[in-house]
Amino acid sequence: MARITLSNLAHSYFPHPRGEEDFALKTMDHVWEDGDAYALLGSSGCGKTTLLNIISGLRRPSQGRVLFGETDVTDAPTPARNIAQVFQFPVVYDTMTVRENLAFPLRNRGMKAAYIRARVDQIAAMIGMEAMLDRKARGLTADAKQKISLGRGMVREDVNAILFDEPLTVIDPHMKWELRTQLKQLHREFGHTMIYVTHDQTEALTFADKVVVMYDGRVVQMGTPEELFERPAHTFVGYFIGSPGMNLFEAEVAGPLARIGSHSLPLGADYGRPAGRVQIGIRPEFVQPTDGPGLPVAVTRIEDVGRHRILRATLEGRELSIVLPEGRPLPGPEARVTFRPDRIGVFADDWRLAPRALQRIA
Ligand SMILES: Nc1ncnc2c1ncn2[C@@H]1O[C@H](COP(=O)(O)OP(=O)(O)OP(=O)(O)O)[C@@H](O)[C@H]1O
Repeated sequence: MARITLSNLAHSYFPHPRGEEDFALKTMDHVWEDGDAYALLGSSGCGKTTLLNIISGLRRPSQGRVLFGETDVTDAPTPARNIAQVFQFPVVYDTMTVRENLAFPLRNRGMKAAYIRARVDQIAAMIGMEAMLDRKARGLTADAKQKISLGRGMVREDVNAILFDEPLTVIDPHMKWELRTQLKQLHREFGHTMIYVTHDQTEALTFADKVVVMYDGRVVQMGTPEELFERPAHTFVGYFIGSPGMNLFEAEVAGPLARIGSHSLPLGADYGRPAGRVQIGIRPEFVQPTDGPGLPVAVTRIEDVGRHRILRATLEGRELSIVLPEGRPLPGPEARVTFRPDRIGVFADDWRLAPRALQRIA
């Protein structure tokens, strides 16, 4: 197992990139700690697969280095990196039985037959395929074949890291949750460094200790699910994480006050006079209807989602979501709301500002 360091790394698919916009990955420095489970999350085209392929050695970065522990592996081919990979679609040997497929990586490394048998039984139990071990892979459903791919990815105990690229895409929704739980269990047991690419926040938040959020070729935040929820470093994290995502409004900020259109509201701290495109962000959980003074909103829709209700409203013509806890009375169509001051984030050119010092938190 190994810590993975990306040093001054960037990648362009163009042979002669003319500027930043030609880079699928913008310059980055990141350390992925040994033994942690990471989810690499972001919308389509943000660079997740490019980054994963650079870590696995399928692609050479056009700039910078990749280190496994202290060893520079930038120019090492995939087989020399001692990693396991699971892709979006199954990669299995049709003419082999399920047992032979699962045993393949262990046989290749010359492990003893008794160890292989015991380890394959353990992995088969994990992916729920004990009853199928002697069947040929040919003729199995895509779902079953992908479970074999997952099992094969996890069968070796001595890998530097296990990389998953959207591995549950073809898996039945009921089984998804179970497999994710199993992966987490396996991580607890064996402590492999795992990197799991997904564009699904539920998958990312339930699987990972740390979520790495990518946007437009950059890692905009690496943090625990709680950190991403509580202190998004970038407006994309605020909007992408959470259901519904963070409410964002263009605002004028002066010291401890923000102004949205003709309305003024207190911030939890003094932000000075930030330059650039200034926005304030508040999660729907911290916007609440009030009978007292507050911001006037027009409620347009109410969605009952079980434990709470989501109110869709407009404030100064901009959309606003409100999460109304169970048991709280519904407001009328013309309501007033408050934003909890200590839960308001201030962003300049999309990056969160720290109070007073006005530093970027990256
Ligand atoms: N082989 C390639 N040649 C040229 N451009 C590429 C190549 N592969 C990816 N790109 C571009 O690089 C950018 C990042 O793509 P990448 O596949 O890494 O994103 P992603 O986040 O994994 O997206 P998805 O979730 O759709 O797979 C995109 O603009 C994409 O069009």
